[in-house]
Amino acid sequence: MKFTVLYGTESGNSELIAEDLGAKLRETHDDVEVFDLQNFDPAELTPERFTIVVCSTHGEGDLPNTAIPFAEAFDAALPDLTGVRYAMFGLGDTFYEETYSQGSEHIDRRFAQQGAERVGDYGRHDASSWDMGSDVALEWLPGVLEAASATV
Ligand SMILES: Cc1cc2nc3c(=O)[nH]c(=O)nc-3n(C[C@H](O)[C@H](O)[C@H](O)COP(=O)(O)O)c2cc1C
Repeated sequence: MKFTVLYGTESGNSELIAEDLGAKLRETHDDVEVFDLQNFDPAELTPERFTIVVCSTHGEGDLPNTAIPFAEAFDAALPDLTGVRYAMFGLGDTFYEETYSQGSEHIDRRFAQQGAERVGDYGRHDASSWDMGSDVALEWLPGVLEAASATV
């Protein structure tokens, strides 16, 4: 399997997690790319690569800064994502209660609307918890890989 790991961030937490997921995947897979969403063209989403999105929440349940250009480009292009499979890992803080972890859901909704299929559990990290984001994400990853292999 080939992997593209995408992150949307404002203060770097999602980037760290995406880089750690990328490093873990490279232990067992040859072709793993990690991109900031602001440097990634939605037209590059392809069924040939399994996509993992790591995205935080800012404002009031909004996308973080680096995900905004991607969302705008996505809405302008509305790419056909039929056959694209992806996993989502959202960052947030339960301190914000009703907007908890909604940033990543803006990306998830767009992918689903365009026909992509989410695989595995929806990963989440709560900044109010004592857990390190990368620890949570690295525990989440094997379940995603298992689900991805089962549905190839
Ligand atoms: C100004 C600000 C607004 C935030 N708003 C929300 C929010 O509405 N909902 C939420 O779940 N988390 C919110 N957060 C928490 C961040 O999503 C969380 O700290 C995350 O780990 C940041 O990841 P990043 O460094 O990749 O951007 C906010 C954080 C800041 C600083």
